[in-house]
Amino acid sequence: MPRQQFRKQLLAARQALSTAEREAAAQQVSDHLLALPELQQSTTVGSYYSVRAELPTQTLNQQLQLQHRLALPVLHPISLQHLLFLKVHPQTRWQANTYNIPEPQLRCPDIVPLSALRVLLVPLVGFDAHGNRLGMGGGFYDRTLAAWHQGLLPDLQPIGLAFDCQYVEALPHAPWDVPLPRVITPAKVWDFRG
Ligand SMILES: Nc1nc2c(c(=O)[nH]1)N(C=O)[C@@H](CNc1ccc(C(=O)N[C@@H](CCC(=O)O)C(=O)O)cc1)CN2
Ligand SMILES: Nc1ncnc2c1ncn2[C@@H]1O[C@H](COP(=O)(O)OP(=O)(O)OP(=O)(O)O)[C@@H](O)[C@H]1O
Repeated sequence: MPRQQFRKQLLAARQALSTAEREAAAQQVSDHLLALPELQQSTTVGSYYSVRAELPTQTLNQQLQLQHRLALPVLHPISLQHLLFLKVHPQTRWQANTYNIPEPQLRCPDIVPLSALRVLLVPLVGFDAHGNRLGMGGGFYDRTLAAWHQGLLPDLQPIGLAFDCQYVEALPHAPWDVPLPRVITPAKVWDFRG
């Protein structure tokens, strides 16, 4: 089955969840995440601002902002299809990007380099038994994770967040796809590291 077909099917699966199911899933995923050793001391976490039928991150992000340091993605204004991560603080001003996703207003002092992030929470549409990831199709996270994949960001821990219905046994993958080392769903913490 081609990527686009998987994307359509997996997007439909999560859209079929009720608000209550979504909220319960978010709570379970958040509990798994906050119990990881990486989160036991104050650290810098890159997350995403959930929209539409994505695994909700609002409550989790509030907690991360209070107990850790929270950074969220901003579409790079010059380097197309790349992301910047910006620190979120009480004075953060918000604006909607071209996909209608809220993002912190771009202020240079708020930029957090990827090398300063310990954990990066990655949104996804689907994942498979090898950690292969299907996203929204912009290639944003493949580009973001390329340097990590090459071993240039040894301190960064990417972690996908998903509903259980986003799992499929095998996804088609392209040369630029960066498989995730871990994915957290309500049912379990998937660890794909050898
Ligand atoms: N919450 C969240 N933030 C994120 C992502 C994400 O998946 N979720 N991204 C992950 O990469 C980046 C944004 N990438 C995105 C790429 C496509 C679409 C999207 O809705 N595409 C529509 C077509 C829109 C259009 O082309 O104008 C679609 O596929 O139907 C959304 C976000 C950065 N921020
Ligand atoms: N590291 C890269 N270098 C160059 N091009 C890339 C890279 N990663 C992805 N691309 C391009 O981005 C496009 C979208 O990739 P893909 O369909 O894998 O996105 P995705 O992982 O589903 O989306 P996202 O990461 O934004 O959630 C591809 O057509 C590919 O050409």
